[in-house]
Amino acid sequence: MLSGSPNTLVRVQDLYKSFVRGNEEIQVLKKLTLEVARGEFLALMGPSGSGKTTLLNLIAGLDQPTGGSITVDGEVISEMSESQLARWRTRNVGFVFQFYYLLPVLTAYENVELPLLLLPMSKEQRRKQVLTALDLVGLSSRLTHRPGMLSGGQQQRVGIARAMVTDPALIVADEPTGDLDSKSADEILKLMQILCEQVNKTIIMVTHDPHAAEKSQRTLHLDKGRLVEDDDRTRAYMRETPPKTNQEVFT
Ligand SMILES: Nc1ncnc2c1ncn2[C@@H]1O[C@H](COP(=O)(O)OP(=O)(O)OP(=O)(O)O)[C@@H](O)[C@H]1O
Repeated sequence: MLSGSPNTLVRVQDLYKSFVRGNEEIQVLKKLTLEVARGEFLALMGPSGSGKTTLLNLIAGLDQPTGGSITVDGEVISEMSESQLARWRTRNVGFVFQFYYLLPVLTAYENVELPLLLLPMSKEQRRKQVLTALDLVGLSSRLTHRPGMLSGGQQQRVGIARAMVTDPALIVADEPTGDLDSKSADEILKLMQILCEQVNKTIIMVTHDPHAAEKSQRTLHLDKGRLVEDDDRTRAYMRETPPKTNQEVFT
């Protein structure tokens, strides 16, 4: 049963997702229900093929469920058309990928600026947001560096700045430390903790790495498309976390 707490950012109710492959229908997610609080750092773990990326993509509005509903920040995204979803994603979700997906010919500044080019905004405001985002991830001194001139950890910082630059309430990260050495991975995880704790971002991270999951506030485990654990920490977190409001990072 869902609490309907005002502190909930993401509410997933009775979610089903299946794919058709040839003559076969594959049920990937089966009656999944969960909530994610505003400002929470949540890890999703589970064996390969258990449906983690499928769930992340649905919550981020990259795909539509077969059944059930998904509400993010009060908007029922599971009822949106593809074009509505695309518009919603641009403003409300930041994406962080395992292999960064930075454009090699652009500088760090230009890579971070890209999502803002899709939004109506003055050049001056755009500049302010790009500089703030790069400052938040500690890369103010690398504005003109291209990805090839940066370490893996620094490239992922640029990836996080790009995810942050539109000031989305929700950031989804699919194996964000999967390609990093343990020291760089720790720095990225620390940065994600800070984004949740200090600027109230909500991060959902898919990971295979228990060490990475440990750095989150809560871990949910998927197995064959079902949640196998919604532990006491979940209920305690929802009950005890005081309501938070959206915090504007860029003014
Ligand atoms: N577009 C698609 N078409 C058909 N089947 C798909 C599609 N996307 C995912 N699947 C299937 O759904 C199941 C779950 O995939 P998903 O990528 O969500 O798992 P995962 O837990 O993220 O796995 P991994 O840890 O290996 O990334 C798999 O059996 C996969 O083959």
